[in-house]
Amino acid sequence: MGTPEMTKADTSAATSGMHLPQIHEPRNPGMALDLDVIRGVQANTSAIERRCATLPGRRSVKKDHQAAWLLKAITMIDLTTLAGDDTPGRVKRLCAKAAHPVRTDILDALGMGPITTGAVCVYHEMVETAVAALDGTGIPVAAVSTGFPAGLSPYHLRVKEIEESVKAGAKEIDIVISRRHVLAGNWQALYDEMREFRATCGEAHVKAILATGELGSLRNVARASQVCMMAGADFIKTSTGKESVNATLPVSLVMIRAIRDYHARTGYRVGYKPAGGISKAKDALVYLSLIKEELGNHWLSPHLFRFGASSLLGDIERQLEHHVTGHYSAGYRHAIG
Ligand SMILES: O=C[C@H](O)COP(=O)(O)O
Repeated sequence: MGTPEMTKADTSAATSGMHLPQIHEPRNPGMALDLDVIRGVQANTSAIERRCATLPGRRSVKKDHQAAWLLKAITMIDLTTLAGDDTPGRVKRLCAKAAHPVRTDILDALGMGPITTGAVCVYHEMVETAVAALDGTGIPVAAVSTGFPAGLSPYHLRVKEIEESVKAGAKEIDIVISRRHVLAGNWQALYDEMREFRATCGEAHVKAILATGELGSLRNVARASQVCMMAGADFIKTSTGKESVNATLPVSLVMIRAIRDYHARTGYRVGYKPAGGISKAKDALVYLSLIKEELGNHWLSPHLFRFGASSLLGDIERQLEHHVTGHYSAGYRHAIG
């Protein structure tokens, strides 16, 4: 399993904060839309692709260091179920898994205390069930919203949906943007929409899903990232998981660098959530190394980084079990997560 540039010092930095209370980052308040900045945004596709091609095959983290990074990755998963056949029973099982994502004997063997996932992510109809199931765990519920996944329901209903999910107890709202505003270069409309979504969320944190696979170019991804951050997004997120192309490394590099630029200009740290199709432990390690290299260790924390994933946890569990016992368990033993 290969990841670049993760040292022993990084591993201890990664694990040392695992049980500390959530760091309170000042929320990104947003700013006025600055069209000069948006027009100036470029993305050099071939340079981006070259950089990403070097990532997976480089230096590895091994053994205990790898296990520590995988445990860290678990704390940053938004454990997700977004299926038409979701039931309260499935959501309750998912919540139980979020509260106890790794078997105690494996944690004991690794010298770790209890950990949890970063959040549980569901459709609005399942928010109340998830909130009740997670009561007392400290794990927030994230609701996908605003006509997820296409974002094409009537505008007032999209705003209403946010209100309802917040009322039902969601602490995080994953909104989908109107892709057509990006494709038409209508940055003001994208900004206004995002601004209202953010205001409607109130205290709940808002993740802006760009649906990057439908934005046409990396430059559009970079521009949409900037507009959403200017409008006050707490996180920018790649995908719904329902597009034909979801999270990729090139898109991630573009969004991560947009976050870095925004931080340099405003002093505010915006979080990043790659989502859709991330199902292997080795891929998770590559994402973590990309964050570390481009944004620094500060971002390697659930308040600034999440994986949106429905099946990543299962593979991480298998890798941890192998690390501890020397054997791989069958995939069906990790049906949830
Ligand atoms: O936001 C989360 C995604 O919908 C999860 O996608 P996935 O099922 O491919 O892991």
